[in-house]
Amino acid sequence: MPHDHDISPLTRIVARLDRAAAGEVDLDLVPSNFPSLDKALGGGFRRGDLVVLGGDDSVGSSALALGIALRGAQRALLLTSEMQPDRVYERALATCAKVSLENIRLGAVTDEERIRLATAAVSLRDQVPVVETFLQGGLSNIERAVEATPGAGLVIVDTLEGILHRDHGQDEALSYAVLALKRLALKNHVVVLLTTHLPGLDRHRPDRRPRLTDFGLGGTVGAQADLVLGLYREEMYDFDHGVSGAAELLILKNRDGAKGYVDLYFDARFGRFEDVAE
Ligand SMILES: Nc1ncnc2c1ncn2[C@@H]1O[C@H](COP(=O)(O)OP(=O)(O)OP(=O)(O)O)[C@@H](O)[C@H]1O
Repeated sequence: MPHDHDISPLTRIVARLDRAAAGEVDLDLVPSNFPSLDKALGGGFRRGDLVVLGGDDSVGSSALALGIALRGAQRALLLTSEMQPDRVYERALATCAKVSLENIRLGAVTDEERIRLATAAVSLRDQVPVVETFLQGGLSNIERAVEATPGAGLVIVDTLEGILHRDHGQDEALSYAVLALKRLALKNHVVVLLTTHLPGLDRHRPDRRPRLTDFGLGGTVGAQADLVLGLYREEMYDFDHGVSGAAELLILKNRDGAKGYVDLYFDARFGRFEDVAE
């Protein structure tokens, strides 16, 4: 049987289909392991893709990105401008053990919670992402960190605004950062999941679900990203009618497939997203 590098690119695609039919893992895919999302994406994210995840402030973009990293079969690299690594690890434990972050910080956990935390710490040992903090202007830090972590299939960059503020007149530099991250995904054959705020979101419009135009930057995100996801939680705006915990992940752009949405549930006590279909 010939090795993949001995055959033409077209034959390689057919061979990949044969392997998928035989139940083998597709190494080009990086599943989110949120079943509804993976189903909508034809199996998961694809290596070489830039995925942009945006939502209103505090909607839970960082929490969802962390949730994807923690569910993943392979170790992820999480680059954050917002927190020290230990804060991310605390969140990871809170999310997985279903223990309140506040209680962990206060050291006020019950014996039962202590056991759950210890169990989560062991079960996450091989899954917890490599976490590094990057500073403003840190595009080169990001590139270095990715090159220094060759095993990571998923690289989370949290947030775009951590690379550069969205100050007036910065659009060109921010657009360049988005383009550079797309190149990074291609060059290193990884998925880059970039979180961002939505400068164009009008909180007074009747439907605050994110739209592609809310990402700003003159359409750069829509043009460069392979997949654009918008996170929406109605309860943030409509306390009386918003169903508690209900979250929608909108597929606003999908280079390889259909647009649509998946239903998620957000448990704010633990910063934990669940797939409603599970
Ligand atoms: N492990 C956790 N336990 C409790 N609350 C959490 C946890 N993780 C996140 N949260 C809370 O969930 C909300 C969403 O947090 P997250 O950091 O994901 O927001 P975000 O969308 O990335 O927003 P921003 O970038 O504006 O901070 C916040 O109110 C945060 O305090």
